Amino acid sequence: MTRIILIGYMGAGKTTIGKALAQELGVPFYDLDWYIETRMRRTIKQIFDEKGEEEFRRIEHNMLHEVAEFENVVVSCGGGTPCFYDNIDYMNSQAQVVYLKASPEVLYEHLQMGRRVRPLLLGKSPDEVRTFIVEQLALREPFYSKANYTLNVDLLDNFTKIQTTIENLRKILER
Ligand SMILES: Nc1ncnc2c1ncn2[C@@H]1O[C@H](COP(=O)(O)OP(=O)(O)O)[C@@H](O)[C@H]1O
Ligand SMILES: O=C(O)C1=C[C@@H](OP(=O)(O)O)[C@@H](O)[C@H](O)C1
Ligand SMILES: [Mg+2]
Repeated sequence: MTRIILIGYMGAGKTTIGKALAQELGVPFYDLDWYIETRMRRTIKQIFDEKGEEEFRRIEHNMLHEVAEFENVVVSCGGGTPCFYDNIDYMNSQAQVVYLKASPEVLYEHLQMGRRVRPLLLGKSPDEVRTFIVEQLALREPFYSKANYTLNVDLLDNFTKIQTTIENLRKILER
């Protein structure tokens, strides 16, 4: 059975790398945010706006339990998933959990690239976003570092290298 869960800060590449890895392994891919959006028929932003972050975390916790029970999957989480409830311990008990580790600078760059709305960053100036990333990453690092595996993605920062990321991931998972 292949059950791999990718964690890491917003912009680390969980969704992008997860999708490519699943394709490479020939197993279904689940992005936890997309799964929540489909099940709730609401975007993540709508859930934050209508129900607040606390309720989002409760929904996220419940949906994590749904997707983490599928066999032969790659799952990418949201950046906050490991940091609430006992989610990180649960993930470690269910799957091979990989922390995609990136520096604040690379995270900031990636966050400029996608068009995805991230409610936690809305309404902040570029400088405020940079400071927020540094401060929140420090608070979250203790959770992320509990992952079974860590892969530094700072040096793999362009699309031609997504394949290299996948190869490195496969290597550490085979260990
Ligand atoms: N290794 C990488 N190389 C190049 N671009 C990347 C890489 N990882 C992520 N990106 C880009 O950064 C943006 C955010 O990535 P995403 O997969 O949405 O991150 P996450 O799901 O961790 O928040 C996307 O536009 C993606 O194309
Ligand atoms: O870091 C966070 O708390 C969040 C990260 C997002 O996912 P990505 O990490 O895929 O952006 C999404 O779950 C939500 O906006 C909250
Ligand atoms: Mg994502």
